[in-house]
Amino acid sequence: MTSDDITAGFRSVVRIYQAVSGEVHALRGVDVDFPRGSVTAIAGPSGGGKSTLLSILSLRDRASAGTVTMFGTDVTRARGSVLNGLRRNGIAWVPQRPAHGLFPHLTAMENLRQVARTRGRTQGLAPGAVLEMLALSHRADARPARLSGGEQQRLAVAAALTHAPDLVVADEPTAELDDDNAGRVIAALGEIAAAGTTCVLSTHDSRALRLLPRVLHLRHGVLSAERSGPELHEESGRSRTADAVIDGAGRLQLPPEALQLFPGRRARVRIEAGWVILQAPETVVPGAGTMPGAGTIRSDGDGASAAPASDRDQVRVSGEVLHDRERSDGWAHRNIGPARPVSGDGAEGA
Ligand SMILES: Nc1ncnc2c1ncn2[C@@H]1O[C@H](COP(=O)(O)OP(=O)(O)OP(=O)(O)O)[C@@H](O)[C@H]1O
Repeated sequence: MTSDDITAGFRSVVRIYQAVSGEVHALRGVDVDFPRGSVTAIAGPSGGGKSTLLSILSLRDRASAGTVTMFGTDVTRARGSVLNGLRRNGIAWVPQRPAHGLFPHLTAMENLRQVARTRGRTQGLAPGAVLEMLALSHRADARPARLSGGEQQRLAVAAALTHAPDLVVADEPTAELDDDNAGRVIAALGEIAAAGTTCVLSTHDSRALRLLPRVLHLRHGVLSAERSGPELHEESGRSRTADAVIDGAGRLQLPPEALQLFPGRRARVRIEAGWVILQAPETVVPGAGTMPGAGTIRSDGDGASAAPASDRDQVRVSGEVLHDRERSDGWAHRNIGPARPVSGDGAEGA
């Protein structure tokens, strides 16, 4: 992938706020690329740093340290006038409270025309087409105050999509919407992304998370996991794949469901045949012999659980059998990682 293919890149990005109570480290070394024409959701708990990341990405805020590259140019210390120019022409921002991004004295259609004039572009979707796509044509002549909360939110998204900006950054754009309209917004983002616009949104919305192709999890200011494509749909099945993000310093933050397997917050790291295997240290339980420490999971082809396994433990990783062994104590260990269990007879588990 060349730098032309990357709309925005973060390298070791840190954001520290100075609060009355002291420093708040909202981003603690984020490394991420947003490829041109991709749609990315930023998920994670409240306070994890999503809005902070979006603010820096939309050039409304600056990193305290690290490097931000936008359209192939390092903008980390660029002058305000340069950032304003990039924002005005190429970056569309959808705020969490949609009314903040709309002109209250203009109708819905006039709002979009005003955005189109400011953006100075003619390619991509014209105002009428965007209103239709978001089921707002019948409200074209209404001012924002006359629109419902959901209509205002769709109008804010419509403004962002008008005439193909290079980058759309949206804070919770489906929060106020019913299922049909949330689906319309997601579909519209997909459509402009297919035409080359890069879209990044923060969301807690499970509907959006299910539908979007790439999801990054941000927790305590650190990107903890990344999921993409069909892996999203494995979540409801027995296995769940999460690509963890390794930051520039080599740190990896486990997704919450993996982290809970390590309550002692200690892991044994083994490197074997090109794979990194994490196990919690074994603990001795009186009367029960050796038991897996937290974080070791049995594999019996029937999903993962911390229960005794009677037969052999066989784990296939990307088509390779990594372990195939029996344990005399009836406990089997499975690697935490991108592993898929196979059943005892070697048939792959679903
Ligand atoms: N202007 C600020 N001054 C001081 N601290 C701030 C400021 N803005 C955000 N923070 C703190 O930075 C951390 C990250 O906040 P941020 O708003 O980015 O999280 P978030 O994931 O978007 O949360 P939410 O989902 O609730 O919107 C939080 O601890 C927050 O309290």
